[in-house]
Amino acid sequence: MKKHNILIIGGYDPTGGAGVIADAKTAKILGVNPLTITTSIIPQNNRAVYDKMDIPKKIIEEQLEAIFEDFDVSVVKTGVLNKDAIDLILKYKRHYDFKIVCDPVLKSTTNYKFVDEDLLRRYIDLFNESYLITPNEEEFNTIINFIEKNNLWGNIDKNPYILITGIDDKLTTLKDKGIIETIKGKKIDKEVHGTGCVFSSAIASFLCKGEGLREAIKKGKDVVLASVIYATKTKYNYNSNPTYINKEKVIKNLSYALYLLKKIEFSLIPEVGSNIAESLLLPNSFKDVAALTGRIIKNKLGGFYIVGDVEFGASEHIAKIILTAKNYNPQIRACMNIRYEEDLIDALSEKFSISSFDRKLEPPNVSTMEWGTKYACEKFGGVPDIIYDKGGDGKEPMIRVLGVNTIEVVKKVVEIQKIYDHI
Ligand SMILES: Cc1ncc(COP(=O)(O)OP(=O)(O)O)c(N)n1
Ligand SMILES: Cc1nc(C(=O)O)sc1CCOP(=O)(O)O
Repeated sequence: MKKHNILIIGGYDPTGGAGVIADAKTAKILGVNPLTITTSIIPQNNRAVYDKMDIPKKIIEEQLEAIFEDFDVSVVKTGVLNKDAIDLILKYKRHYDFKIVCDPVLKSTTNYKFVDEDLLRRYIDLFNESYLITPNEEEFNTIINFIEKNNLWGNIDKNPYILITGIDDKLTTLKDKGIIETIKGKKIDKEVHGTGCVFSSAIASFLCKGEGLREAIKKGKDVVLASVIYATKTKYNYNSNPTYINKEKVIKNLSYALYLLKKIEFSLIPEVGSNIAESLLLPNSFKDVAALTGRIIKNKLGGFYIVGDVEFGASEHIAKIILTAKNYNPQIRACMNIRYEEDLIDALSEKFSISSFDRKLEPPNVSTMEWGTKYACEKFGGVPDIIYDKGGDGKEPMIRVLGVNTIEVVKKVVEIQKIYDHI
C-alpha cells in the first residue's frame, strides 16, 4: 500500500508549538509520514520570537537531495521560508511531481516579521506554483496589495486556490478572488500559538491521503478546533496540541475503556445499570455520542455483564450529561454513571473534584440530566470529576464520573472502586 509522504519545509520552533515540529505532529496523528526540512532556527516561545538564523543554502539543498533520493513525496507544505528555500523548492518542483501547500507566514502572532518586500517578491513565484495558499485575512490583503502596487500580475500565469483563514474560512483563487465557498467554524476564546501551522499542515496531510480539497479543508478545520480546545497551557499562553477526534477515535477509546473495566472487579453498579459514553468534539445531539446499546449490569455471582454494542445515538441519560457539560468545558467528552454510596463521596473528596444537585430543587418540566448537570457545573464553576445526587421519588441516587475521554473516565472508576473496596 502506497506510503503517504508529506515533506514539511519550514522554521524550527524549539517549543514545538509552531513550525516543522507542530507540522510533523499534525501529519503523524493524521496517519501521514512527515519528512521535515528546516530552513531556519527560530528561538521563540509564547512571549516573543527572539532571533532567526537561516540555514545555509547548501544544507537546505542537501536535505532536499537526501529526501528525494530516498522517498516519493506527494505534497510539500511550506512554513517560514527564506529566498534560498524558495529557489530550491521551485527547482525541485521542475523535476518532481508534488502539490505545494504554501502557508505564507509573513509574521508571528508575537509580531516578529519573517518576510520583507524582497522576499515577498520571491514568494509570488512560489504562489504561482502552489496548489493551495493559506493566508489569514491580514496576510491575504498584504499579498494582494503587494501584487497590485508592484504590478506583478504578469508574473502569475497559474491560478492557485487561496483559503483565507479565520473563524470562518473563505475559499477563492489568486486570480478570480470571488468567494467559491465559505467554511463555517466555531470560535474558541483562546489565543493558541501555531494554529495556522496546524491548519495548513492538516489540510496538506488530508490532501496527501487523497482527500479532495473541500473535504481536506473541513477535516483540517476539525483538527484545528480540537488542537485549540486541547491546547497545552504555557506560562504566557497556549501551544497548539495537534488532536483529531473522529468517530474512529471515539469507538477505539470506548473499546479500550471497556477492556480496562473488564480487568477489575467492578461492583459499583446501580440498579438501573451503568452506561459509559464518549462524544465527538462539541457534540450537537445524542447522535454525536457513542455508548452501549445495552447497559453494564450485575450478575448473580458478584460480577457484571457488558450488554449490547457500542453505537452512536445509544445513550439518553449519559448523552444529556455530556451535551450539557461541554458548555462549561469543551474538553469534557465522556461520562459513566456508577452506584451511589453514602460514605464513598467523603472518601473521594481528597482525590476528585465533586459537585452535586438535589432533585428536590428541580423545577417542573425539565430534563433532570440537563438541569442537574447545569446546576452542579455552575455550583462548581466548571466541570468536576464527579457529579452526584442522592436520589428522589423512585429515583436511585447516582454518581456520574466525567472526563476528556472514556479511557480517562474508566481510570477514575478503577480508582474509585479501589477506594470503595478499602472503606
Ligand atoms: C518556526 C515558526 N513557524 C511558524 C510560526 C508562526 O506561528 P504563530 O506565530 O503561532 O502563527 P500561527 O501559526 O498561529 O499563524 C512561528 N512562530 N514559528
Ligand atoms: C437511568 C440512568 N440514570 C442516570 C443518571 O445519571 O441519573 S444514568 C442512567 C443509565 C444510563 O442511561 P443511558 O443508557 O440512557 O445513558
